[in-house]
Amino acid sequence: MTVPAPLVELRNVTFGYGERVILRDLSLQIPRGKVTALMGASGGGKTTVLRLIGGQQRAQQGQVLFDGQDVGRMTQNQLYQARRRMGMLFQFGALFTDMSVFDNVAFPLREHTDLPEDLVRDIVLMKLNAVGLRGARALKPSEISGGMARRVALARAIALDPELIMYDEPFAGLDPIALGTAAQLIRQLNDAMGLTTVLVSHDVVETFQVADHVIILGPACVAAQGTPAEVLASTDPLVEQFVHARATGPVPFHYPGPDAAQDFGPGARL
Ligand SMILES: Nc1ncnc2c1ncn2[C@@H]1O[C@H](COP(=O)(O)OP(=O)(O)OP(=O)(O)O)[C@@H](O)[C@H]1O
Repeated sequence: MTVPAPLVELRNVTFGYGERVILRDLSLQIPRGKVTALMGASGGGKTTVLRLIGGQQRAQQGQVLFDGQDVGRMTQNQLYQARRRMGMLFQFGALFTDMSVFDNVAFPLREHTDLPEDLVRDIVLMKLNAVGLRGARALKPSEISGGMARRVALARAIALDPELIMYDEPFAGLDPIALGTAAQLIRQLNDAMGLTTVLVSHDVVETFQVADHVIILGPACVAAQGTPAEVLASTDPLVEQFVHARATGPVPFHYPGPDAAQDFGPGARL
């Protein structure tokens, strides 16, 4: 049996903001139809990877392939077409506060398609149904809980039936029950809609429960990857520190900067 080509592939990608290299010679694959968790220490470049896939940033070296096409070499028009095939849900997935739940989910459909309103209605209600909020259509974001708002944002992210969906910290700020619900929902939507999912998250327990494949980013490169069980069994010190949430280990506490002696020593200047 042949394995289908990955939907997303990074090949030897190097990327930095200015002089500061964030990703060095990074290669990874996002398999089709699966939930891939992208994890690792804060500031390690996970959001940057999502931005490279979405074409908001371009790699300085290497290739970022989406369905075989190099995102970094796409024209504006090709990028626009590719982005229509991607759903993105960034931290807290801000809803439009002056619009109802219904109108929030309808927004991308009205913005990007010429579908008649009765079809928009059917699609919106289908998506809201998928996240369990068909009954909340008339409410405003201020009238729903944080967990519900996250689910509305999810319904909006899948409104245009993307092939790839990328979540950046979708569980941030949720209580344990809402967190568990959101995690299960991500899994269910992936399977029911035949999606490919990339999930950036720090919540090891929930994420390991729903992911097929886990990639742990180390300093500028992949520290470990495999099934959740394989990654849990890793003896790599950085992976162990991350997976078991230890305060001490190879992950540095300090953002890179001048030596302490330089800042605090005799003759230190601001
Ligand atoms: N627009 C930017 N300009 C300059 N530096 C940036 C920019 N965006 C991110 N960075 C830096 O790049 C590094 C990687 O950031 P990124 O947001 O990709 O990390 P992350 O792994 O997603 O972190 P977190 O888990 O904390 O969200 C960080 O050190 C950050 O300070």
